[in-house]
Amino acid sequence: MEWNVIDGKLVNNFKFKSQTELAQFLLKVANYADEINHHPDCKIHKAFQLEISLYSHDKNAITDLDHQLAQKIDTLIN
Ligand SMILES: C[C@H](O)[C@H](O)[C@H]1CNC2=NC(N)=NC(=O)C2=N1
Repeated sequence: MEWNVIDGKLVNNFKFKSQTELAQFLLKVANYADEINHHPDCKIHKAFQLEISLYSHDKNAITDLDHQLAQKIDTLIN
């Protein structure tokens, strides 16, 4: 899946085989987000799907940091 700009946020939807697998991925994302102190908005829906939205709250815009976080998240999926 690709990242898309929707309502001023970088958005991607990740699908998993179980909610446990989803949660394991989310924990990796959260660990990295805490490391860099830049955090995604996340929504678990339809049981096994994780929608991640990235934008910089302080700037109310998509910044380089959001693009970097998106790239990192893509590496964590495998
Ligand atoms: C208080 C704390 O440092 C801020 O809220 C940080 C944390 N994580 C953040 N994450 C994002 N995506 N945008 C921010 O502006 C931001 N600010």
